[in-house]
Amino acid sequence: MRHLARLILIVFTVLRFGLDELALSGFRTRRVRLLVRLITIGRKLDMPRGMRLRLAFERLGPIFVKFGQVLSTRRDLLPPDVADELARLQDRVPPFPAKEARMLVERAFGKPIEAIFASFEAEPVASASIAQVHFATLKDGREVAVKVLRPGMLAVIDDDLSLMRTLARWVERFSEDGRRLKPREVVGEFDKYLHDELDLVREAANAAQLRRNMAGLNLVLVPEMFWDLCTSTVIVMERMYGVPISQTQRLAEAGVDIRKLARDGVTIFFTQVFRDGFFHADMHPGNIQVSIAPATFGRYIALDFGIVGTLTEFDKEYLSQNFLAFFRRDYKRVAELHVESGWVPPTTRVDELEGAIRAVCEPHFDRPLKDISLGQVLLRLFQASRRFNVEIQPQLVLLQKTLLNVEGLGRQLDPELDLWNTAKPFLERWMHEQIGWRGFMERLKNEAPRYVQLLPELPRLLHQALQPRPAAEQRLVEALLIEQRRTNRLLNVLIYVGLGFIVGLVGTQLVTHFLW
Ligand SMILES: Nc1ncnc2c1ncn2[C@@H]1O[C@H](COP(=O)(O)OP(=O)(O)OP(=O)(O)O)[C@@H](O)[C@H]1O
Repeated sequence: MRHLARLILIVFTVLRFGLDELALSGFRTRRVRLLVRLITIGRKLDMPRGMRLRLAFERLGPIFVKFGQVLSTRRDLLPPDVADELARLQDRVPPFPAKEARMLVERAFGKPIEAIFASFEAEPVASASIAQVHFATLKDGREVAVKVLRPGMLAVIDDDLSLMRTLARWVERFSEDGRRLKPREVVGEFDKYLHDELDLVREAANAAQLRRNMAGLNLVLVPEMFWDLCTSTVIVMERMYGVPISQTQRLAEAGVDIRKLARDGVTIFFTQVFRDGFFHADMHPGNIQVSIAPATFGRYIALDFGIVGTLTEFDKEYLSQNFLAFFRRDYKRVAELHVESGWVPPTTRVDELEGAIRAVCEPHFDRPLKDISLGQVLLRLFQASRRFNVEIQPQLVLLQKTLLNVEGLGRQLDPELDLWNTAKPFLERWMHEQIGWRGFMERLKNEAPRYVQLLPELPRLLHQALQPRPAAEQRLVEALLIEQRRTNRLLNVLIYVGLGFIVGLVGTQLVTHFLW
């Protein structure tokens, strides 16, 4: 019944906000179309479609709000006006009571809160749909931030997800337009994303990895996780002190070099992408602060590690080669790369793909190189590739979205930021390291432990190779030999019979010739 009531509410909201027109305009079933007309008599749809979708998601609650936020990143699927509107979704929700937060912490650690913390602030710093954050002090005096998962989330999420799957199936079955949006694939991705976010240990582990990766760069601070106090529902980390990046005025007054800050942001991002293949993918301004403490003055502070992207060597190579070819306006190379990497079917005509890529990329060169948005270029490449049956990899979509965020942030800090010149050395260095002597040595170094392991085993492996074959294999070989001998015998008989026949024939001919 609960399920049914929620489903009715969802369908009602979809119709009230006119979303049936957005995704279901291609309804094939006349009866359904008629029913929708009847139910929606008298509704006014004077707001733009994107705004209607955003309001509907807000009405349906936090899980749908999150869904809208994730959907807004799929600019390769959505029209720009809808994606822009969805990106405005805020998932600030009223906090759950401090008493409940304390209880959840006590349940997670199995002891009273006083046994863990010297103090625990009742008022949360922030409260979002998945979790809320409280400041606290440990017994040894260290200041910490405690992130607590909102109670009962798993049940709500699983219910809403199963309804979303049902809706997605309906959309796919009844609407041609809707099918193009790949609703089931999108809900599937969202399901994975939400379940990842619900496990706070994953977030803590992401933070620890990023902290290690960024340690030598001296440009960004990542809070240390207190592993003894990290569970899947509560994590405790070092409390950071910084000024939100959006408060540029305050930062400038404190003496921070804003233009350097903009360049550093790009450097950090490209290091994460092209050196580590592991990047913070939730770079909205709320998650970024800047330190003004003397020891770490001007460094970024990264928060919230629920979403990270990972790239394989293959992805990195694809990206850097494509970017470099793009900036040389070598569209043929871009097209060839797509075919070589197996991204488009091997039967694709390179010249056709080249033409499509040229059409989407060339307009970007209308402006100075420094103003070109790499995020936009990547998006256009995805859009061009889609027409050639390319399935865009989710990690690349995540990267493209983060790239847009980083560029947006950089330009906000410094409208003159030359993104290409900041990014180019990274791509070139990466290519050089991959292709050159250093790349070879690096790969050899990576493989060396495996060789070291294999070498002592070599005599045994050789001996094994020279040993008589195991019984089963031996039997198979014998059976094959018997079969071969049988075939040989048969062949022999056939040859003899054939020869006999020929000899007989020739003999008969000779006898006939001489006797007659
Ligand atoms: N280690 C920390 N030190 C200081 N403040 C923190 C720390 N972690 C989180 N905060 C504060 O709590 C806020 C929310 O944290 P976080 O983004 O991790 O939570 P969230 O529930 O994932 O929120 P959202 O989904 O909106 O990003 C941050 O914007 C910051 O103000």
